[in-house]
Amino acid sequence: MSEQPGFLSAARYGKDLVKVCRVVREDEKHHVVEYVVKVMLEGDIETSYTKADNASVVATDTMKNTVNVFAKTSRHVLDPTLFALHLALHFVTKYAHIHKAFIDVTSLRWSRIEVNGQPHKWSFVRDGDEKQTSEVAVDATAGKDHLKASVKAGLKDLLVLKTGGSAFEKFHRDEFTTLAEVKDRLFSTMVALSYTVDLPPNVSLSIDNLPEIGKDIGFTKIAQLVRQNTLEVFAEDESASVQATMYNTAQKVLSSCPAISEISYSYPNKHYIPVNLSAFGLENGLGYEGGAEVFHPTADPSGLITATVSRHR
Ligand SMILES: O=c1[nH]c(=O)c2[nH]c(=O)[nH]c2[nH]1
Repeated sequence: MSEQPGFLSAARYGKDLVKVCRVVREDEKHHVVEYVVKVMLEGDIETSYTKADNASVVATDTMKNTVNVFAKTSRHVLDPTLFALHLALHFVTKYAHIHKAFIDVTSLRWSRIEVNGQPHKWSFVRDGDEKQTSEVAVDATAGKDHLKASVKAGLKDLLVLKTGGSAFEKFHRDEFTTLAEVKDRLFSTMVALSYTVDLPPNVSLSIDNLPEIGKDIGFTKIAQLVRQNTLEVFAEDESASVQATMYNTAQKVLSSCPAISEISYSYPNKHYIPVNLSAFGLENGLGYEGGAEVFHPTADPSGLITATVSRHR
């Protein structure tokens, strides 16, 4: 064969969009999770690309089956981050030639329906598009006894709006600027955030130690706290800009969650434009003071503000 012009410089493969729902029945009280799982593997798999040799290929169908089997057998199935960690540890320990596993779990929202003020034992409602996200990477390149993991959790598609406590003033102006300063505007965004969780340094990473790791970290508790902090700062902050509110939010999370070493936010600025009603003799707060009551919600373009805030070492 003639010399090829290129070489394989990266290779990773897996199964995406593995959808699975698990019910755990605790007598009459049921728990349910619905996940969308992505499995990606790296390792000694070059020849499957370069020599058409499938011997090293753990079929993506096998990965899908593994997710389903683990949904049944894993004691961590109700915690999406621990479940992801369990799967990642499985793939790198089960297969000698697989050195890295990347598991993403997106968790769909099923909240208990309240009946007479009480959460129902087995009935749930999809109360919003919000999803929890977990992204776990396990690296076994230093050996199967020296596993390293990176664990990120977060949420996305959480839609929020505030109708007071948001200004945007004193921004840079030049010949391209038309935007007026405003003391009072609507602020709406679709929250996406992702934070890095430091695993306990004194517990070695293994499937057997997952219960201890889970107990030590409390992923569910952290997820609730991050969500609550994010909503509270959004509500309470006297916002000078999306940027400033985002930064304040991240600082609040870092101070309330010691296990988080870094947090990233993405806030699209979903603009609501005050409608000019002057043709109808109606005033609608178009000036600096704001106070508009009728807005046009614009789909596009939207601002997009992102930031990562990392804990001082
Ligand atoms: O909070 C904001 N940040 C910006 O960077 C920006 N740019 C803009 O046009 N409006 C806003 N609002």
